[in-house]
Amino acid sequence: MCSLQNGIKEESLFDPKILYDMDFSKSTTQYNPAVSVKNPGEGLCMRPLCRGDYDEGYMSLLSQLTKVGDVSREEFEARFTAMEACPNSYYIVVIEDTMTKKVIGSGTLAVEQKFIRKCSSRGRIEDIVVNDQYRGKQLGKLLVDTLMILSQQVGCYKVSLECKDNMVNFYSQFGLSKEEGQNYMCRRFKEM
Ligand SMILES: CC(=O)SCCNC(=O)CCNC(=O)[C@H](O)C(C)(C)COP(=O)(O)OP(=O)(O)OC[C@H]1O[C@@H](n2cnc3c(N)ncnc32)[C@H](O)[C@@H]1OP(=O)(O)O
Repeated sequence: MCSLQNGIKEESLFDPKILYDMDFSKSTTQYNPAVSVKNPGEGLCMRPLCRGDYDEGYMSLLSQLTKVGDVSREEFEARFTAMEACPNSYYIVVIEDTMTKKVIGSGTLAVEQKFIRKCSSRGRIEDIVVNDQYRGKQLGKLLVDTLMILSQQVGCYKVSLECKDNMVNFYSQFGLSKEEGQNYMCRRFKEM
């Protein structure tokens, strides 16, 4: 059973009902065998990030995505609290191995509130990662698919992400595409 449902980890970053009440029938992604938010696969569960996930391998999972640095528990908790204080802004969805209780997959939907387009919101999908021992089981697909549906459900008028060229095909299956004439520009202030 999911440790969140077990009542072990009470504090989740956002209300789990948002995830579990989501209309997954909106998914247009092909799965074989079928998986879903409520059934991501044998021995796995999908849930919001919890405060206790610092101890459940969350940071080492993120280190399979990029440089994480030495983040103390206090720093993790302070960042978690800061995100919690911005309701409807951070949806970090994780996949837990219910046997080991370790977090083995994660993806983020960050929602930016705007004045333009009649005070609309836009979504950004970030930090998609699946533990290398669990890849190829449709979990990456399920994470992105879930965040795409969630972004629509929480009212985003559009959703975007940044990725390497070799990932463009992977993301195009979710209806994402490079728009003609648009550029992504970036300036880095420090090497982290
Ligand atoms: C917006 C962002 O976060 S971009 C950063 C993406 N994350 C990373 O690069 C971190 C390291 N990589 C990973 O964690 C994983 O490889 C993920 C998240 C990209 C994919 O996770 P998985 O659970 O293995 O994916 P899943 O099983 O759902 O799908 C596998 C499909 O993705 C494709 N794929 C996986 N990784 C890559 C890659 N690096 N480049 C191109 N295609 C890829 C596979 O070819 C496969 O395609 P198929 O379905 O046609 O056979």
